[in-house]
Amino acid sequence: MIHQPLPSPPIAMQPIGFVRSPFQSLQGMPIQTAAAAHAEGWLDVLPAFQPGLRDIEGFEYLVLLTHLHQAGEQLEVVPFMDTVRHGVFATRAPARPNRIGLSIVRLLRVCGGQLHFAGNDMLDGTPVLDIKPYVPALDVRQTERIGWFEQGLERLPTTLSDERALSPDAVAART
Ligand SMILES: C[S@@+](CC[C@H](N)C(=O)[O-])C[C@H]1O[C@@H](n2cnc3c(N)ncnc32)[C@H](O)[C@@H]1O
Repeated sequence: MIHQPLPSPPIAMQPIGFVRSPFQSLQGMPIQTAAAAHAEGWLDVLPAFQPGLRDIEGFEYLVLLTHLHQAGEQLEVVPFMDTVRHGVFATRAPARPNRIGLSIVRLLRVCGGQLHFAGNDMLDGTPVLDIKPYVPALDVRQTERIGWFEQGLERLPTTLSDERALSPDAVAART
């Protein structure tokens, strides 16, 4: 939990929809969509936002910006793919200020307001804040430095989630 005073007023956001997923618990679920091509799910887009889906079926991959609603908020974390502590902004850890997640998913089909996808690292019920089309020409960079992921990525294919990111509220709610 972060207890310092906020430097600016909160920003209110509204989910545009919710993820439906086979994952009901953080324990044992995938940690990144890149390592979970087999895991499917769908996004139920709320009726008020469905006009925004026009032409979305033309894209193979989508970027989902999510609110990782059961995560805590931390500034230093030991990420799933390492055993040492890093500043949260040098990681993709779920417990972070604002709890924003970024999941790139492969769009399988569009059924009305449902977007079915493969590549799933989200809990059932995860609120989605925005959807953007993934466009390699805009989103892919050639890189020479990936920080501690240089070693950490070796763990990606074999690492599953545990409950280290669960917020105290989420722990209390299930007991
Ligand atoms: C490491 S994060 C990565 C998420 C996203 N791909 C990213 O890079 O921002 C994925 C993990 O977040 C956790 N998680 C997924 N959905 C969550 C939710 N709704 N609330 C809290 N934690 C969640 C699970 O532990 C899952 O393995």
